[in-house]
Amino acid sequence: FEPISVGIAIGAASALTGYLSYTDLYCRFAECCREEQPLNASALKQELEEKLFGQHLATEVILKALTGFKNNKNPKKPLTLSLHGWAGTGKNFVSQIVAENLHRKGLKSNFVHLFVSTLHFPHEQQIKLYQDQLQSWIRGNVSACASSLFIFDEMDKLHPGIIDAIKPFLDYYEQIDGVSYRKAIFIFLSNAGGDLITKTALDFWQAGRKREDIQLKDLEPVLSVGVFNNKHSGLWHSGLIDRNLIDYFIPFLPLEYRHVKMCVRAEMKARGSAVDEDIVTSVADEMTFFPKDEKIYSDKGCKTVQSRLDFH
Ligand SMILES: Nc1ncnc2c1ncn2[C@@H]1O[C@H](COP(=O)(O)OP(=O)(O)OP(=O)(O)O)[C@@H](O)[C@H]1O
Repeated sequence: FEPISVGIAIGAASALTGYLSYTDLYCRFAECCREEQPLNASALKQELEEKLFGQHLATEVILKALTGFKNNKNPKKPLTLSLHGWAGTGKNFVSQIVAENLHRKGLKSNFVHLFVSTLHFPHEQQIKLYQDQLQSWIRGNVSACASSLFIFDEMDKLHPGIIDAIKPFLDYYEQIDGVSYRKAIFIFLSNAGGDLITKTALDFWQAGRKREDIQLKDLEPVLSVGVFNNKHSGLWHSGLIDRNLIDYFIPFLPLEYRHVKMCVRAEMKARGSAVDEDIVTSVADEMTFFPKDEKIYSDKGCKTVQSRLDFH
């Protein structure tokens, strides 16, 4: 052994471990962007299965999409998910779960960005300004953290021109002005297509078939065409669909009476109270259901459950 090189090796190793543990320590307190951090797929699966009620398709597709994407060291484009369904069926709720599983601080993370159409892009006359702002915001954030997550809520209220502004970022480019967008994730939420999803669910119900038997192939084609042709989908003729830039259309089924009850129970548990079945039933009974004759699906999904529970 040559004492000098051994010394250098030890010095280098200890400097490296010192550096690593310092980084680990630092990231434990401050938030770090860890691009290569693998997704804990079993934790995500468990969370979705436990917390998301009545959405077997969304659970399956989201898991598949995220694990596939995060396991791919060299994705060719960013992951784009388009979540569709009736109000209060869990689209925002799922986005929050996904955000928490990607970045520890979830929606509060510096690497997770939520845009709400009516809040962030309210004026049609300002589209040019919004386009510029959005482009530079996305560019800046992806430069800072390649695995940034962007969530666009109320896509059906978004002017199609705005989505055009981010189209280049969603495409198969290796880099744009020195920035690679390939590790970013974009989630779009909208009510567009909710009527088509409900119709399919109702057809199954009327045919005496189980809700859980509805498969993606029963819905995905209807949805992509329906959303494409819907002027108010936010994706209308935006080029995202015909250029195949949306990786997954994810349907959220309308929620039934039993799911509303599950939401009430979950909310009671979250508040630390014991589950009282009488209250569960009376909250669920207060909700309104459609269609007029069958009364199967909750008008507002689980949306007003929390506020209704306050009255009991
Ligand atoms: N499928 C579900 N499973 C469990 N909880 C749900 C589900 N759907 C809704 N909830 C509950 O209802 C609340 C409201 O739902 P959420 O905001 O996710 O609806 P949404 O689909 O995004 O509706 P909108 O289209 O009106 O924005 C959630 O915070 C959650 O507590």
